[in-house]
Amino acid sequence: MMITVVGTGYVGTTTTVALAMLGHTVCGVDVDPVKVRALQSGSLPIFEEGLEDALRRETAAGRLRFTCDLGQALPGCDVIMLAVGTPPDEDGSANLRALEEVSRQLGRLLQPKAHGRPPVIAIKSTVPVGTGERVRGWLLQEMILRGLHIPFEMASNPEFLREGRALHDAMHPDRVVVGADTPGAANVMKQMYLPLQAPLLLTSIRDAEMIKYASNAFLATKISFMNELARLCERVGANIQQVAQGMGFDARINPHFLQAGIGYGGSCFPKDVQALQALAAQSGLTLQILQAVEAVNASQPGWFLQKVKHVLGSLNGQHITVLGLTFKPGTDDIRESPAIPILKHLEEQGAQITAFDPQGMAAMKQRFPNVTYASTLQESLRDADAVLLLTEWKEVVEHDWGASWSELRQPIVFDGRNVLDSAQMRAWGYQYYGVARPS
Ligand SMILES: NC(=O)C1=CN([C@@H]2O[C@H](COP(=O)(O)OP(=O)(O)OC[C@H]3O[C@@H](n4cnc5c(N)ncnc54)[C@H](O)[C@@H]3O)[C@@H](O)[C@H]2O)C=CC1
Ligand SMILES: O=C(O)[C@H]1O[C@H](OP(=O)(O)OP(=O)(O)OC[C@H]2O[C@@H](n3ccc(=O)[nH]c3=O)[C@H](O)[C@@H]2O)[C@H](O)[C@@H](O)[C@@H]1O
Repeated sequence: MMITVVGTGYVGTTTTVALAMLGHTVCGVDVDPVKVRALQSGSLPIFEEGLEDALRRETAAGRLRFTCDLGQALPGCDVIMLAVGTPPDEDGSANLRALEEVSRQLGRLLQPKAHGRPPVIAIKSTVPVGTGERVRGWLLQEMILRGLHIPFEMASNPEFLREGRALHDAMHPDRVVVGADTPGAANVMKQMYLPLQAPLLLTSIRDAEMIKYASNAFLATKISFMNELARLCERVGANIQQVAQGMGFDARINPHFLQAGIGYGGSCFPKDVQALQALAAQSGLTLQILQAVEAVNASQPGWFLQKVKHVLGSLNGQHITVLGLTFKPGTDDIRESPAIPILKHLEEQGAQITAFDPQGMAAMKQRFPNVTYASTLQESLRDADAVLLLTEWKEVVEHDWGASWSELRQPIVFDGRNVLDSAQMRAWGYQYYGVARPS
């Protein structure tokens, strides 16, 4: 099949590569010429394990190309995937400006196909229920201005990949969701994903749009539930990890997304939890559970910091080492990272901060220029009064903590992700504090 993907950010780039790996001929289109030039020359503007190699392989095999020129990417296309950003507006609702711009452009640029089925326009971006119809409307308005009606069909095809595992998730999805209002569009999308051999759910466009928000909101709910429970566990002397393990054996609960910590971050959970609430508000509803999910998440970094202050007293002048800046390991993305409010608070309290992160330091330096960024983890530990572990990078978890003890001025570690071996850390002489992990 011939496929065009509009928007080559995190999702768009992964989608182009994955579809090329399935044997399709794919063109990625973006308005950002710097991004497009990088992709054309085989380099990724983001850090994502394995994706760059696959990008080069598929480009060399002739299945993948990139352009800024949407008009040039359209002739003969079977599917046009829209993967532009849908960032939050001030009221939390999804901002659809980029999607509207692309839709109107398509309305101006689409040409009748010489043969074969009309193209399917599939929305991959995360969008509120009803957006499929709005996209169709924008396209039709532009066509009417041209005095033409060029046939096309609409579909919704939300994406469920995780950053840090993007290509793996795109190639091995738990499920593919396709919302389509015509059997023809459903069939084209089904054929496109056939080589994946993944479970496929066919729904209406509205259902598919809701499934995406519902999934992210539910995962965020699991995390906030565990974070709130961790606060209680800490008060009553229970271990949240044991509790999570005991809960997770129940197949109805499952063991995933039960890790308490410093709160969820990233470009999606915070924005999607807000966008679903904004959608509800437009329908006159309040989603009380999601309000609580958001509130717990917003206060989790502060709850963690209270523990730090309880042990260290005033932070003024204390040398604090922060390990991990990205919102999760395996990415260079710091969007909505819980490290941001934590660094902000430490700075406000007058702490001297040294940070280390394998991928996130360049981006964080833009926001926190007064933090010292160490070139190695070992260097970051030197003379620290305390260490705050904020992202569970492999480098941090597997660090030789036994040998580093003497580097620190005070061997105090606050493990915001519960990833270090608490008994071993204590045996090595550390004062170790996890999240609801009593000794
Ligand atoms: N980042 C993630 O892990 C996931 C994101 N999503 C959703 O996918 C969508 C895209 O997310 P990301 O890839 O993270 O966004 P992003 O911000 O990384 O990329 C969006 C891209 O669209 C391009 N763009 C904007 N206007 C354009 C136009 N008129 N024509 C062509 N290109 C244009 C931008 O230049 C940018 O490269 C969002 O709705 C997001 O919620 C869904 C699943 C996972
Ligand atoms: O719509 C999206 O963009 C994506 O959002 C999330 O993916 P992502 O944000 O990349 O990363 P996750 O692995 O879900 O982690 C999100 C945040 O939750 C935190 N988390 C995760 C799991 C957990 O048990 N505890 C916890 O605090 C992570 O540290 C991280 O800050 C979803 O997992 C994807 O399915 C979805 O496609």
